[in-house]
Amino acid sequence: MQIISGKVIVTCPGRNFVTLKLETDEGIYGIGDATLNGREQAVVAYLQEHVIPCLTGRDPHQVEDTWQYLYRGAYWRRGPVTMCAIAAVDTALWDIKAKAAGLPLYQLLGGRSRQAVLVYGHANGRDIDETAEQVGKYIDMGYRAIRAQCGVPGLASTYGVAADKLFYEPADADLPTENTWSTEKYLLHVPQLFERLRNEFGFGPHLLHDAHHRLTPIEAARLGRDLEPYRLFWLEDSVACENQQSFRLIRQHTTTPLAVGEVFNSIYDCQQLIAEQLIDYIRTSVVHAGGITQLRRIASLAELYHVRTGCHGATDLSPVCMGVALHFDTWVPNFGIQEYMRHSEATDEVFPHDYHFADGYLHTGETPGHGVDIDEALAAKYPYQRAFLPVNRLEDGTMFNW
Ligand SMILES: O=C(O)C(=O)C[C@H](O)[C@H](O)CO
Ligand SMILES: [Mg+2]
Repeated sequence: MQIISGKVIVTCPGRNFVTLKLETDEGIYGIGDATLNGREQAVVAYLQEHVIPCLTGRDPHQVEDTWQYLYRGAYWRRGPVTMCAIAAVDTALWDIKAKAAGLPLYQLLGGRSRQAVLVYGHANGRDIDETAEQVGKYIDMGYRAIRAQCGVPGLASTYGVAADKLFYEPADADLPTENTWSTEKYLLHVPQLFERLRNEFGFGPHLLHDAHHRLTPIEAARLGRDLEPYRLFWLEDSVACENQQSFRLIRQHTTTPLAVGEVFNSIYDCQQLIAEQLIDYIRTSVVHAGGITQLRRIASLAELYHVRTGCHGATDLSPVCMGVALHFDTWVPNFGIQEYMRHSEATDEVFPHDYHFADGYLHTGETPGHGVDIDEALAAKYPYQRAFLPVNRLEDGTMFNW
């Protein structure tokens, strides 16, 4: 079998998605997600100019060799743009291989390790009352694990609090929206939210929280400690982790489980955190971390150190990425949880898929390949619209992390 063509499809059914489609001389095709939120066109150019021309004539079954060819062959290794492009190729090749074998992808990875994939949904509200109401709705929908984010008194807006409760979409403007942030106000408020949630809903549902890279190590340590009575499933991205030694300090002070990794794109970003057992969950995703080929290496490294997976699954990761993640989750021995932010109806129509939600779990389909397709005619009806993630400033105007 040979790859005969590759095309990049950009579509915006409410938000932008970049999809790679690779076709073979035997009529089988594979698709992969290449969406990098707010920087989509950089990956499009990388694929069109620097990747697709090298793929024509290659054997699609040589997934590992192609991964190494693109990773080592660029000379300039790693980085989100490169690794999203490699991920898209890798995903499309795994799709082709599984379709050619007539098997759902998880069978090629090693087969089923569990019946279904535990997921967490996103409850949020402008204040504690509204957030508690939303958590109740998620419990009613069958969720067993819920991330709770809440507006902070004195701040006009904050990460994770949406106008539309079910479909949160932060990349919302033609130029970056500016938000204002105060760590002091946030740190006082969050423990009150989780006290209320535990009082109202007990300790049955798993509760999670995302600090979205905004704390210093000692602030993160304090928050972790303040949240200990409420037994969180995890505290995510407490610090921006370019300096991974930060996690040593947090770890010394709290037993709240720590999750990190949605912005990582290489196994080397994870290495120290895993090998020093500084985290409990690794959140690298198929699309941002170089595809299944690298993600499973990360998971295998993590397994040695009792670190479990918790793949990123926000709406900017397309249904293609979600479908592949579910095959990975169905197989991976050290599975923890999968993030599941619902895509809009329009997005689900552009990307027909065979996974479904029931009783707090996502269920992987049995279609050969990864089970997600793209309706190109429908995709063409939604042209690209530039959209940026917000930026954040402190109350005195200092530029900060969003
Ligand atoms: O889903 C999460 O945990 C996020 O932090 C979502 C990110 O803000 C989003 O994917 C950025 O594009
Ligand atoms: Mg996050």
